[in-house]
Amino acid sequence: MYLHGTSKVNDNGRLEIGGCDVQDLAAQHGTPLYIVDEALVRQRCREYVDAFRASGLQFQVAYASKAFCVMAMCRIADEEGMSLDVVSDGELYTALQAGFPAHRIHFHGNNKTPEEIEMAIDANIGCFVVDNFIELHMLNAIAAEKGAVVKVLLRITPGVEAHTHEYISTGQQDSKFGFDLANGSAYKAIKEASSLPNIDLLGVHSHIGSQIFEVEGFTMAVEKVSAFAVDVRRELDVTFRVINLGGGFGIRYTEGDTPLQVSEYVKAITDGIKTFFSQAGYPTPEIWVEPGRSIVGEAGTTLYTVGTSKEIPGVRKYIAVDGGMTDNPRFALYESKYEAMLANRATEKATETVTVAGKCCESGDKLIIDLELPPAKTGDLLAVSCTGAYNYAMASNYNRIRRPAVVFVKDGQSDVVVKRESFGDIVGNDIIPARLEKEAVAK
Ligand SMILES: Cc1ncc(COP(=O)(O)O)c(C=O)c1O
Ligand SMILES: N[C@@H](CCCC[NH3+])C(=O)O
Repeated sequence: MYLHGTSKVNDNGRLEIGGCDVQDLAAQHGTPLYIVDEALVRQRCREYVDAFRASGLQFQVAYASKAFCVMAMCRIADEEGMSLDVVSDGELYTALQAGFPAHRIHFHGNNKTPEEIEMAIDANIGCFVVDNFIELHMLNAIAAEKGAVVKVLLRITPGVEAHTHEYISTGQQDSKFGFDLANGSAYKAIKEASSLPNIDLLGVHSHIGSQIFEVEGFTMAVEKVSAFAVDVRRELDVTFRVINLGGGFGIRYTEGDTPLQVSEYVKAITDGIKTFFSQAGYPTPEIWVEPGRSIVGEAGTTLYTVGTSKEIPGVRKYIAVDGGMTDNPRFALYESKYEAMLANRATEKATETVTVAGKCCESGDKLIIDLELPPAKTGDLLAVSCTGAYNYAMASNYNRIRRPAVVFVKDGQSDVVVKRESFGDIVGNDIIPARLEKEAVAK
């Protein structure tokens, strides 16, 4: 397993993260356990902020909180000078509860409810990323009722779509998100938005995909969005003050993944913008990005206890851990690949090939296929790396399994930032209607 950030094998032959021996973490907090290397999260935030500072452009780096949205993470994002992208009232609530400055919150989503819009206007958030015409008019109407003028970016689909490692440039993009550039819907949206009295149109937003390893998709998006900015200025006399190029910067889950340095992505974007806008004689807009996975993904490790195993001669050997698709649904959803190690016997040689299964009542509940490990015994600790993004965030209570705790580790200290769910949490919202109680009594 590749050791990211502060992860290392210590003198006791065990995995250590943030100066904490994972065996101690397991004893203290139980398993499964999400462990977040706080120093690595902060390092990634700084890499973005520093790279933008070096560009000399005005910027905001908004952490896409969908990747991992808990109050402690919002605090760190704030401390590191990030803005925050939220996509629901729940993420907004989390950020506000954490004391995240509302003026640096950007609200996304293709189906914001009137209640969500009201909540965000009342909180005085920094920007709405408007997805469609219905939302645009609803937002204007609600803002008018409240006597507010709201800052807006329009999400456009630039016709650049990242499919894992390649880019397809299409005229018409099949996406549930945003105003299409090619069919004129983005142009119409700019025209309408700039005529609405309670909308302050800052510019546009584009997001081309996720887990992207090259700069080409971003530079293509920069070109398309910039050319659109010039057209709109010439024809509608609307000047973009902000261009948001979304997230999608890739990380190294396994050997085959070849992400670039954060600074390389940022440089490609900012160089593209600088060149284009100076040549066009257009005041260079502020550039925003929204990294999620690349801020937290590599900083997360999930620690499990090995339970049972099953060998099917000539087929495969399964080892089962005390979690699974409930804490990490990404294999079940996308057949995502992960690396792992026996964390309490980290120096022992791998002699077996096993498939790591979870404990859910679902055949597809697997975490890793064909993992090379030393012979794993009941009670061993298995660490799966790169689980910081879209793991806790997408966890479920399937089979009424309680979500694990999350700890931040740093300089030998571990702090629980989310408690392990209790049985009380599991039945907390259940109600037995009085009718059923009576029936039970009558029997
Ligand atoms: C609009 C938007 N912004 C930002 C992100 C964050 O993407 P990533 O986690 O790949 O950086 C996403 C998710 O793909 C997104 O849809
Ligand atoms: N949930 C996805 C990423 C979604 C990106 C959000 N727009 C994943 O786990 O890889």
